[in-house]
Amino acid sequence: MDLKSNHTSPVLADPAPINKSRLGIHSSLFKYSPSGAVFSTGLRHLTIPKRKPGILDDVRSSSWLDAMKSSSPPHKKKTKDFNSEIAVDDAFLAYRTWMLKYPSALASFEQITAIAKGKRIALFLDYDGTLSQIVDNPDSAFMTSAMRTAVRNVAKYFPTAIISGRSRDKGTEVNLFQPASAFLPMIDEVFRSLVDITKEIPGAKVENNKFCVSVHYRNVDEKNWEQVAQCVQDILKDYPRLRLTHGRKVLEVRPVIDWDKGKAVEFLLESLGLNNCNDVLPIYVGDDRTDEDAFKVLREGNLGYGILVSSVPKESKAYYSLRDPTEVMEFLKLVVAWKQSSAL
Ligand SMILES: O=P(O)(O)OC[C@H]1O[C@H](O[C@H]2O[C@H](CO)[C@@H](O)[C@H](O)[C@H]2O)[C@H](O)[C@@H](O)[C@@H]1O
Repeated sequence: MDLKSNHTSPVLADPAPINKSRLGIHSSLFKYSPSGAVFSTGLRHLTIPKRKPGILDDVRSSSWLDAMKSSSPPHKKKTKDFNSEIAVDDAFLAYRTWMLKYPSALASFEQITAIAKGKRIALFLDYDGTLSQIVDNPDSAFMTSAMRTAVRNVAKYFPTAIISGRSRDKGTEVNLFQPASAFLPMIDEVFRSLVDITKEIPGAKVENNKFCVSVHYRNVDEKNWEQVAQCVQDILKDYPRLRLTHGRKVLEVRPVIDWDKGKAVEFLLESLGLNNCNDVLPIYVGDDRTDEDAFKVLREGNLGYGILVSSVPKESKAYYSLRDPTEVMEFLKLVVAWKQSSAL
């Protein structure tokens, strides 16, 4: 099912493109010759040394575990006793206080549209945790049909792109800027090695996102998180041209290249002829650490606004907040309604 849009709605990834069939997003073809992109050719032949995972000292003494523990809000628990009710009240207050710094994009909608008046909004949307709820199995992270309709509608009125770390189905006809294509064999090799060395860790799941390997520990008992981290660290030691990033209960191994979601936004704005225009207002909605690069580009370039999707207080380069994908959908609907009413 394709989204029909009057605008070009390219799907770009971070750096891997997303799974088209999962999203049902229109894929627009466009060409781009990067001038400043860092490419690497002539990869040496790399083999994974067969060795046992090392001792855990590296991981324990690093900040890996801290980052892993703070990588995603805990699941909501039903509260019954008095103490937990107090804790819930505290959490509520903390969130309300945090919202003074990151006001709700719904409550601030009039302010946003006042700024957008006379401008063209360009929408950039993250996928997991933004358009789809976070779920235990990454293969089951679908948009609801209501969200799909909301995204389709918004793409009718505004240039709209989904920027995701997910990979895209093979065989899809698409012409994308792929700054990490030289890393494909290496990533594939690392994927296979990580599958192999994590296979004994119950709940660990390794996902091949083509340009990045995601090692999920959402379903791993916390007592085994060190083991997951150690596996990833062992692999990284052998691949100096790969680096680690943290996401929501996921460790991601990706190429060391000058490419992130901020660069993706810049690239898309330029490709769509929307850069250097005073009458364009880019809005980026995302929930994860990788989205911070995009928030930063918009904030520091004074270009537009980031909206952080979070149900817990988090430091961010975004300007506004939305609590969860349901609020994201409300926001998308409001933007469409505003556009329709201003066209009357
Ligand atoms: O850039 P995104 O679209 O936000 O993709 C980032 C990663 O999202 C997926 O993992 C996250 O969502 C899963 C499904 O809800 C969840 O189980 C997992 O814990 C989250 O980290 C995806 O599976 C990864 O490959 C993406 O890199």
